[in-house]
Amino acid sequence: MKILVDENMPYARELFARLGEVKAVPGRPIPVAELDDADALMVRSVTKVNGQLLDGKGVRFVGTATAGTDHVDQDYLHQAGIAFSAAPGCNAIAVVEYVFSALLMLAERDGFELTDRTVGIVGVGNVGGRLQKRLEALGVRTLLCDPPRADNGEPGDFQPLDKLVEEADILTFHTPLYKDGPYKTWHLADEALISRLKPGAILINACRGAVVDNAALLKCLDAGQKLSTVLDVWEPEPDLNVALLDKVDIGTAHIAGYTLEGKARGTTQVFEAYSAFIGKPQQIALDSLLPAPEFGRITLHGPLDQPTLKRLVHLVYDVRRDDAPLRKVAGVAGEFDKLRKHYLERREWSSLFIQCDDAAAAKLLSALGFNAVHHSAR
Ligand SMILES: NC(=O)c1ccc[n+]([C@@H]2O[C@H](COP(=O)([O-])OP(=O)(O)OC[C@H]3O[C@@H](n4cnc5c(N)ncnc54)[C@H](O)[C@@H]3O)[C@@H](O)[C@H]2O)c1
Ligand SMILES: O=C(O)[C@H](O)[C@H](O)COP(=O)(O)O
Repeated sequence: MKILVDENMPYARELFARLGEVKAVPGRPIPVAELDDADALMVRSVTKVNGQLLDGKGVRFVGTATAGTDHVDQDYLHQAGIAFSAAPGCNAIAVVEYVFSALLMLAERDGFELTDRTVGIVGVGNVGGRLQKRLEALGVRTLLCDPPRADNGEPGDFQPLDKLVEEADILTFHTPLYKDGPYKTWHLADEALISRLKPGAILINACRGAVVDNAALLKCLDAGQKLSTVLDVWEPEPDLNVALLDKVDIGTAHIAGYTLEGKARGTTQVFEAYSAFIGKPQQIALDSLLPAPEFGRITLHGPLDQPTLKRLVHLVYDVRRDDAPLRKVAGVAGEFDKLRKHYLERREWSSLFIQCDDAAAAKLLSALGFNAVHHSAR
Protein backbone atom coordinates (compact mmCIF):
# COMPACT_ATOMS: atom_id res chain seq x y z
CA MET A 1 0.00 0.00 0.00
CA LYS A 2 1.47 3.36 -1.01
CA ILE A 3 0.58 6.45 0.98
CA LEU A 4 1.57 9.82 -0.44
CA VAL A 5 2.07 12.53 2.20
CA ASP A 6 2.87 16.23 1.91
CA GLU A 7 6.47 16.75 3.03
CA ASN A 8 5.28 19.64 5.24
CA MET A 9 3.40 17.32 7.63
CA PRO A 10 5.45 16.68 10.77
CA TYR A 11 5.46 13.08 11.99
CA ALA A 12 3.67 11.83 8.86
CA ARG A 13 6.53 9.67 7.66
CA GLU A 14 6.89 7.75 10.94
CA LEU A 15 3.17 7.41 11.62
CA PHE A 16 2.00 6.34 8.17
CA ALA A 17 4.95 3.90 7.91
CA ARG A 18 2.98 1.79 10.44
CA LEU A 19 0.37 1.28 7.72
CA GLY A 20 2.27 0.99 4.46
CA GLU A 21 4.94 2.44 2.17
CA VAL A 22 5.17 6.22 2.65
CA LYS A 23 6.38 8.73 0.08
CA ALA A 24 6.76 12.38 1.14
CA VAL A 25 6.35 14.86 -1.71
CA PRO A 26 6.02 18.64 -2.16
CA GLY A 27 2.41 19.84 -2.04
CA ARG A 28 2.76 22.73 -4.51
CA PRO A 29 3.22 21.60 -7.23
CA ILE A 30 2.53 17.98 -6.37
CA PRO A 31 4.45 15.48 -8.56
CA VAL A 32 1.39 13.93 -10.23
CA ALA A 33 3.23 10.83 -11.50
CA GLU A 34 3.55 9.73 -7.85
CA LEU A 35 -0.23 9.34 -7.76
CA ASP A 36 -0.23 6.59 -10.36
CA ASP A 37 0.30 3.80 -7.83
CA ALA A 38 -0.87 5.59 -4.67
CA ASP A 39 -3.71 4.23 -2.52
CA ALA A 40 -4.02 7.25 -0.25
CA LEU A 41 -3.14 10.93 -0.44
CA MET A 42 -2.48 13.18 2.57
CA VAL A 43 -2.33 16.86 1.68
CA ARG A 44 -2.19 20.33 3.18
CA SER A 45 -4.02 23.41 1.89
CA VAL A 46 -1.62 24.10 -0.99
CA THR A 47 -2.70 21.06 -3.05
CA LYS A 48 -5.84 21.40 -5.15
CA VAL A 49 -7.61 18.05 -4.94
CA ASN A 50 -10.13 17.51 -7.74
CA GLY A 51 -10.99 15.37 -10.75
CA GLN A 52 -8.12 16.82 -12.73
CA LEU A 53 -5.68 15.45 -10.12
CA LEU A 54 -7.34 12.13 -9.31
CA ASP A 55 -9.35 10.95 -12.31
CA GLY A 56 -8.07 7.59 -13.50
CA LYS A 57 -5.90 7.03 -10.40
CA GLY A 58 -6.40 4.42 -7.72
CA VAL A 59 -6.52 6.75 -4.71
CA ARG A 60 -9.26 5.57 -2.32
CA PHE A 61 -8.74 8.00 0.56
CA VAL A 62 -7.80 11.68 0.77
CA GLY A 63 -6.88 13.33 4.05
CA THR A 64 -6.11 16.99 4.58
CA ALA A 65 -4.16 17.87 7.73
CA THR A 66 -5.85 21.30 7.77
CA ALA A 67 -8.93 23.02 9.12
CA GLY A 68 -9.83 24.68 5.81
CA THR A 69 -11.16 22.44 3.04
CA ASP A 70 -11.69 24.89 0.17
CA HIS A 71 -8.80 23.27 -1.75
CA VAL A 72 -10.69 19.98 -1.91
CA ASP A 73 -13.54 19.30 -4.33
CA GLN A 74 -15.58 17.22 -1.93
CA ASP A 75 -18.45 16.72 -4.42
CA TYR A 76 -15.98 15.13 -6.83
CA LEU A 77 -14.56 12.85 -4.12
CA HIS A 78 -18.05 11.79 -3.11
CA GLN A 79 -19.18 10.91 -6.62
CA ALA A 80 -15.84 9.16 -7.29
CA GLY A 81 -16.30 7.05 -4.14
CA ILE A 82 -13.10 8.40 -2.55
CA ALA A 83 -13.23 8.73 1.24
CA PHE A 84 -12.27 12.09 2.72
CA SER A 85 -11.22 13.36 6.11
CA ALA A 86 -10.05 16.79 7.31
CA ALA A 87 -8.58 17.99 10.60
CA PRO A 88 -11.13 20.40 12.10
CA GLY A 89 -9.78 22.56 14.90
CA CYS A 90 -6.25 21.12 14.67
CA ASN A 91 -4.59 24.55 14.60
CA ALA A 92 -7.27 26.76 16.16
CA ILE A 93 -5.17 27.49 19.25
CA ALA A 94 -2.24 28.52 17.05
CA VAL A 95 -4.38 31.04 15.16
CA VAL A 96 -5.78 32.47 18.40
CA GLU A 97 -2.25 32.90 19.76
CA TYR A 98 -1.17 34.55 16.50
CA VAL A 99 -4.02 37.05 16.86
CA PHE A 100 -3.12 37.78 20.51
CA SER A 101 0.54 38.20 19.61
CA ALA A 102 -0.37 40.73 16.91
CA LEU A 103 -2.85 42.62 19.10
CA LEU A 104 -0.43 42.87 22.02
CA MET A 105 2.27 44.19 19.70
CA LEU A 106 -0.11 46.84 18.24
CA ALA A 107 -1.39 47.73 21.71
CA GLU A 108 2.14 48.41 22.91
CA ARG A 109 3.04 50.35 19.76
CA ASP A 110 -0.10 52.48 19.76
CA GLY A 111 -0.50 52.76 23.53
CA PHE A 112 -3.89 51.23 24.19
CA GLU A 113 -5.33 48.68 26.59
CA LEU A 114 -7.07 45.71 24.99
CA THR A 115 -9.71 45.94 27.71
CA ASP A 116 -10.73 49.36 26.31
CA ARG A 117 -11.42 47.85 22.89
CA THR A 118 -14.29 45.88 21.35
CA VAL A 119 -13.32 42.93 19.19
CA GLY A 120 -15.69 41.81 16.43
CA ILE A 121 -15.25 38.12 15.55
CA VAL A 122 -16.61 37.02 12.19
CA GLY A 123 -16.91 33.22 12.15
CA VAL A 124 -17.26 31.73 15.62
CA GLY A 125 -16.12 28.16 15.06
CA ASN A 126 -13.00 26.43 16.35
CA VAL A 127 -10.82 29.53 15.99
CA GLY A 128 -13.37 32.29 16.60
CA GLY A 129 -14.93 30.47 19.57
CA ARG A 130 -11.60 29.97 21.31
CA LEU A 131 -10.62 33.56 20.57
CA GLN A 132 -13.87 34.78 22.14
CA LYS A 133 -13.24 32.74 25.31
CA ARG A 134 -9.68 33.97 25.77
CA LEU A 135 -10.56 37.60 25.05
CA GLU A 136 -13.45 37.46 27.50
CA ALA A 137 -11.19 35.84 30.12
CA LEU A 138 -9.00 38.94 29.74
CA GLY A 139 -12.02 41.21 30.13
CA VAL A 140 -12.23 42.31 26.50
CA ARG A 141 -15.70 42.96 25.04
CA THR A 142 -16.47 40.81 21.99
CA LEU A 143 -19.18 41.00 19.33
CA LEU A 144 -19.94 37.83 17.41
CA CYS A 145 -21.15 37.27 13.85
CA ASP A 146 -21.89 33.78 12.55
CA PRO A 147 -25.04 33.60 10.40
CA PRO A 148 -24.89 29.80 9.84
CA ARG A 149 -24.81 29.18 13.60
CA ALA A 150 -27.44 31.87 14.24
CA ASP A 151 -29.77 30.36 11.60
CA ASN A 152 -29.20 26.94 13.13
CA GLY A 153 -30.45 28.22 16.49
CA GLU A 154 -27.11 27.58 18.19
CA PRO A 155 -26.49 29.34 21.51
CA GLY A 156 -24.57 32.61 21.27
CA ASP A 157 -25.30 36.31 21.07
CA PHE A 158 -24.88 36.52 17.29
CA GLN A 159 -25.10 39.93 15.66
CA PRO A 160 -25.35 41.14 12.07
CA LEU A 161 -22.02 41.90 10.40
CA ASP A 162 -23.09 45.56 10.05
CA LYS A 163 -23.21 45.94 13.84
CA LEU A 164 -19.65 44.64 14.13
CA VAL A 165 -18.48 47.03 11.41
CA GLU A 166 -20.10 49.95 13.23
CA GLU A 167 -18.99 49.10 16.77
CA ALA A 168 -15.80 47.04 16.66
CA ASP A 169 -12.39 48.63 17.15
CA ILE A 170 -10.85 45.35 15.99
CA LEU A 171 -12.49 43.18 13.34
CA THR A 172 -11.09 39.70 12.84
CA PHE A 173 -12.17 37.13 10.24
CA HIS A 174 -12.29 33.39 10.97
CA THR A 175 -14.67 31.96 8.37
CA PRO A 176 -14.15 29.27 5.76
CA LEU A 177 -13.87 30.48 2.16
CA TYR A 178 -17.23 29.96 0.46
CA LYS A 179 -17.20 31.19 -3.13
CA ASP A 180 -21.00 31.18 -3.37
CA GLY A 181 -24.14 30.06 -1.57
CA PRO A 182 -26.20 31.66 1.18
CA TYR A 183 -23.19 32.19 3.42
CA LYS A 184 -20.74 33.32 0.76
CA THR A 185 -17.57 34.70 2.33
CA TRP A 186 -15.62 35.54 -0.84
CA HIS A 187 -14.87 39.29 -0.52
CA LEU A 188 -16.99 39.49 2.61
CA ALA A 189 -14.76 42.43 3.51
CA ASP A 190 -15.22 44.47 0.35
CA GLU A 191 -14.57 48.16 -0.27
CA ALA A 192 -17.93 49.17 1.20
CA LEU A 193 -17.24 47.26 4.43
CA ILE A 194 -13.60 48.31 4.78
CA SER A 195 -14.34 51.98 4.21
CA ARG A 196 -17.02 51.92 6.94
CA LEU A 197 -14.67 50.64 9.65
CA LYS A 198 -14.15 52.95 12.62
CA PRO A 199 -11.23 55.38 12.21
CA GLY A 200 -8.13 53.74 13.68
CA ALA A 201 -9.69 50.27 13.56
CA ILE A 202 -7.65 47.08 13.25
CA LEU A 203 -8.55 44.60 10.52
CA ILE A 204 -7.24 41.03 10.83
CA ASN A 205 -7.47 38.26 8.27
CA ALA A 206 -6.07 34.89 9.29
CA CYS A 207 -8.60 32.66 7.50
CA ARG A 208 -8.43 32.75 3.70
CA GLY A 209 -7.01 35.57 1.57
CA ALA A 210 -10.06 36.10 -0.60
CA VAL A 211 -12.36 36.69 2.38
CA VAL A 212 -10.91 40.22 2.25
CA ASP A 213 -10.90 41.93 -1.15
CA ASN A 214 -7.15 42.66 -1.28
CA ALA A 215 -7.43 45.20 -4.12
CA ALA A 216 -10.13 47.10 -2.21
CA LEU A 217 -8.05 47.01 0.97
CA LEU A 218 -5.04 48.45 -0.85
CA LYS A 219 -7.26 51.14 -2.38
CA CYS A 220 -8.54 52.16 1.06
CA LEU A 221 -5.02 52.20 2.53
CA ASP A 222 -3.67 54.16 -0.46
CA ALA A 223 -6.48 56.67 0.03
CA GLY A 224 -5.16 57.25 3.55
CA GLN A 225 -7.85 55.45 5.56
CA LYS A 226 -6.81 55.24 9.21
CA LEU A 227 -6.68 51.49 9.55
CA SER A 228 -4.17 49.02 10.96
CA THR A 229 -4.05 45.68 9.21
CA VAL A 230 -2.78 42.22 10.04
CA LEU A 231 -2.76 39.79 7.13
CA ASP A 232 -1.63 36.20 7.36
CA VAL A 233 -3.44 35.16 4.20
CA TRP A 234 -3.44 36.79 0.77
CA GLU A 235 -5.25 37.07 -2.50
CA PRO A 236 -3.69 35.31 -4.29
CA GLU A 237 -1.19 32.98 -2.65
CA PRO A 238 1.69 32.47 -3.02
CA ASP A 239 1.93 35.55 -5.31
CA LEU A 240 0.75 38.22 -2.93
CA ASN A 241 0.58 41.89 -3.89
CA VAL A 242 3.84 43.40 -2.60
CA ALA A 243 2.32 46.91 -2.66
CA LEU A 244 -0.26 45.68 -0.16
CA LEU A 245 2.36 44.00 2.02
CA ASP A 246 4.20 47.34 2.15
CA LYS A 247 1.07 48.98 3.58
CA VAL A 248 0.06 46.42 6.20
CA ASP A 249 1.21 46.59 9.80
CA ILE A 250 1.86 42.87 10.10
CA GLY A 251 2.16 40.53 7.14
CA THR A 252 2.98 36.83 7.33
CA ALA A 253 3.15 33.88 4.93
CA HIS A 254 0.00 31.95 5.94
CA ILE A 255 1.59 30.58 9.08
CA ALA A 256 -0.94 31.60 11.75
CA GLY A 257 -1.75 27.92 12.31
CA TYR A 258 1.85 26.76 12.23
CA THR A 259 2.58 25.77 15.82
CA LEU A 260 4.24 22.39 16.09
CA GLU A 261 1.24 21.23 18.11
CA GLY A 262 -1.19 22.50 15.45
CA LYS A 263 0.58 20.80 12.59
CA ALA A 264 1.12 17.59 14.56
CA ARG A 265 -2.57 17.50 15.51
CA GLY A 266 -3.40 17.83 11.80
CA THR A 267 -1.19 14.83 11.02
CA THR A 268 -2.54 12.68 13.84
CA GLN A 269 -6.17 13.51 13.00
CA VAL A 270 -5.81 12.31 9.38
CA PHE A 271 -3.64 9.37 10.49
CA GLU A 272 -6.34 8.22 12.91
CA ALA A 273 -9.03 8.67 10.25
CA TYR A 274 -7.07 6.66 7.67
CA SER A 275 -6.20 3.94 10.19
CA ALA A 276 -9.91 3.53 10.94
CA PHE A 277 -10.71 3.59 7.20
CA ILE A 278 -8.44 0.61 6.56
CA GLY A 279 -9.72 -1.26 9.62
CA LYS A 280 -6.72 -0.68 11.90
CA PRO A 281 -8.07 1.98 14.27
CA GLN A 282 -5.53 3.57 16.61
CA GLN A 283 -5.14 6.74 18.69
CA ILE A 284 -2.00 8.83 18.94
CA ALA A 285 -1.16 10.83 22.09
CA LEU A 286 0.25 14.16 20.94
CA ASP A 287 2.62 14.33 23.91
CA SER A 288 4.30 11.14 22.74
CA LEU A 289 5.45 12.96 19.59
CA LEU A 290 6.36 16.48 20.71
CA PRO A 291 9.85 17.46 21.88
CA ALA A 292 10.46 19.57 24.99
CA PRO A 293 9.89 23.26 24.22
CA GLU A 294 12.78 25.75 24.08
CA PHE A 295 11.35 27.63 27.10
CA GLY A 296 9.76 25.19 29.50
CA ARG A 297 9.42 26.81 32.90
CA ILE A 298 9.34 30.33 34.30
CA THR A 299 8.44 32.06 37.56
CA LEU A 300 6.26 35.16 37.55
CA HIS A 301 6.46 37.42 40.60
CA GLY A 302 3.58 39.79 41.17
CA PRO A 303 0.40 40.59 39.30
CA LEU A 304 -0.30 40.26 35.62
CA ASP A 305 -0.82 43.47 33.67
CA GLN A 306 -0.93 43.90 29.90
CA PRO A 307 2.82 44.63 29.44
CA THR A 308 3.67 41.51 31.44
CA LEU A 309 1.20 39.42 29.47
CA LYS A 310 2.74 40.80 26.27
CA ARG A 311 6.21 39.74 27.41
CA LEU A 312 5.02 36.24 28.27
CA VAL A 313 3.12 35.86 25.01
CA HIS A 314 6.08 37.10 23.00
CA LEU A 315 8.46 34.81 24.86
CA VAL A 316 6.55 31.92 23.32
CA TYR A 317 5.68 33.58 20.00
CA ASP A 318 6.25 37.11 18.68
CA VAL A 319 4.52 37.54 15.32
CA ARG A 320 7.25 39.96 14.16
CA ARG A 321 9.60 37.00 13.75
CA ASP A 322 7.40 35.98 10.78
CA ASP A 323 6.70 39.48 9.44
CA ALA A 324 10.29 40.54 8.74
CA PRO A 325 11.29 37.44 6.70
CA LEU A 326 8.26 37.80 4.43
CA ARG A 327 9.09 41.45 3.69
CA LYS A 328 12.64 40.41 2.78
CA VAL A 329 11.59 37.89 0.13
CA ALA A 330 8.16 39.08 -1.03
CA GLY A 331 7.87 39.13 -4.80
CA VAL A 332 10.61 36.52 -5.31
CA ALA A 333 9.16 33.38 -6.91
CA GLY A 334 9.14 30.32 -4.64
CA GLU A 335 10.13 32.18 -1.46
CA PHE A 336 6.65 32.32 0.12
CA ASP A 337 6.48 28.53 0.13
CA LYS A 338 10.11 28.24 1.22
CA LEU A 339 9.36 30.30 4.35
CA ARG A 340 6.51 27.92 5.13
CA LYS A 341 8.53 24.80 4.45
CA HIS A 342 11.50 25.85 6.61
CA TYR A 343 9.36 27.26 9.39
CA LEU A 344 11.20 27.85 12.65
CA GLU A 345 9.71 25.74 15.44
CA ARG A 346 6.91 27.51 17.24
CA ARG A 347 5.03 26.22 20.28
CA GLU A 348 1.69 26.95 21.94
CA TRP A 349 1.34 28.86 25.21
CA SER A 350 0.41 25.66 27.01
CA SER A 351 4.03 24.50 26.53
CA LEU A 352 5.18 27.15 29.03
CA PHE A 353 4.83 26.19 32.70
CA ILE A 354 4.45 29.37 34.74
CA GLN A 355 4.72 29.39 38.50
CA CYS A 356 3.01 32.50 39.88
CA ASP A 357 3.16 33.90 43.39
CA ASP A 358 0.01 35.88 42.65
CA ALA A 359 -3.15 33.74 42.68
CA ALA A 360 -5.09 36.03 40.34
CA ALA A 361 -2.26 36.00 37.81
CA ALA A 362 -2.17 32.19 37.85
CA LYS A 363 -5.93 32.01 37.40
CA LEU A 364 -5.93 34.41 34.46
CA LEU A 365 -2.93 32.82 32.75
CA SER A 366 -4.59 29.40 33.04
CA ALA A 367 -7.81 30.78 31.57
CA LEU A 368 -5.75 32.18 28.70
CA GLY A 369 -4.21 28.79 27.93
CA PHE A 370 -0.84 28.89 29.70
CA ASN A 371 0.16 26.04 31.97
CA ALA A 372 0.13 28.23 35.09
CA VAL A 373 -0.04 27.39 38.80
CA HIS A 374 -0.17 29.46 41.97
CA HIS A 375 2.71 28.79 44.31
CA SER A 376 3.29 31.28 47.09
CA ALA A 377 6.59 29.94 48.53
CA ARG A 378 9.70 31.79 47.30
N1 LIG B 1 -4.12 31.08 8.65
C1 LIG B 1 -4.12 29.83 9.03
O1 LIG B 1 -3.07 29.25 9.22
C2 LIG B 1 -5.41 29.12 9.29
C3 LIG B 1 -5.44 28.12 10.28
C4 LIG B 1 -6.66 27.49 10.56
C5 LIG B 1 -7.79 27.83 9.84
N2 LIG B 1 -7.71 28.77 8.85
C6 LIG B 1 -8.92 29.15 8.09
O2 LIG B 1 -9.83 29.68 9.02
C7 LIG B 1 -11.11 29.13 8.79
C8 LIG B 1 -11.82 29.01 10.12
O3 LIG B 1 -11.19 28.01 10.90
P1 LIG B 1 -11.99 27.23 12.02
O4 LIG B 1 -11.12 26.14 12.45
O5 LIG B 1 -12.51 28.18 13.06
O6 LIG B 1 -13.22 26.67 11.17
P2 LIG B 1 -14.65 26.26 11.72
O7 LIG B 1 -15.31 25.54 10.60
O8 LIG B 1 -14.54 25.61 13.03
O9 LIG B 1 -15.39 27.67 11.95
C9 LIG B 1 -15.81 28.50 10.91
C10 LIG B 1 -17.02 29.29 11.39
O10 LIG B 1 -17.35 30.26 10.38
C11 LIG B 1 -18.76 30.33 10.32
N3 LIG B 1 -19.21 30.93 9.05
C12 LIG B 1 -19.43 30.32 7.86
N4 LIG B 1 -19.86 31.23 6.98
C13 LIG B 1 -19.91 32.42 7.60
C14 LIG B 1 -20.27 33.73 7.18
N5 LIG B 1 -20.70 33.98 5.95
N6 LIG B 1 -20.16 34.73 8.09
C15 LIG B 1 -19.74 34.48 9.35
N7 LIG B 1 -19.40 33.25 9.80
C16 LIG B 1 -19.48 32.24 8.92
C17 LIG B 1 -19.19 28.87 10.50
O11 LIG B 1 -20.56 28.78 10.85
C18 LIG B 1 -18.26 28.42 11.59
O12 LIG B 1 -18.78 28.62 12.87
C19 LIG B 1 -10.85 27.76 8.12
O13 LIG B 1 -11.90 27.40 7.27
C20 LIG B 1 -9.59 28.00 7.36
O14 LIG B 1 -9.91 28.42 6.05
C21 LIG B 1 -6.55 29.42 8.58
O1 LIG C 1 -6.74 25.58 6.98
C1 LIG C 1 -5.74 25.44 7.68
O2 LIG C 1 -5.68 24.54 8.53
C2 LIG C 1 -4.57 26.38 7.56
O3 LIG C 1 -4.82 27.35 6.63
C3 LIG C 1 -3.28 25.66 7.36
O4 LIG C 1 -2.48 25.85 8.50
C4 LIG C 1 -2.51 26.15 6.20
O5 LIG C 1 -1.26 25.53 6.14
P1 LIG C 1 -0.87 24.63 4.87
O6 LIG C 1 -1.89 23.55 4.81
O7 LIG C 1 -0.98 25.50 3.66
O8 LIG C 1 0.50 24.14 5.16
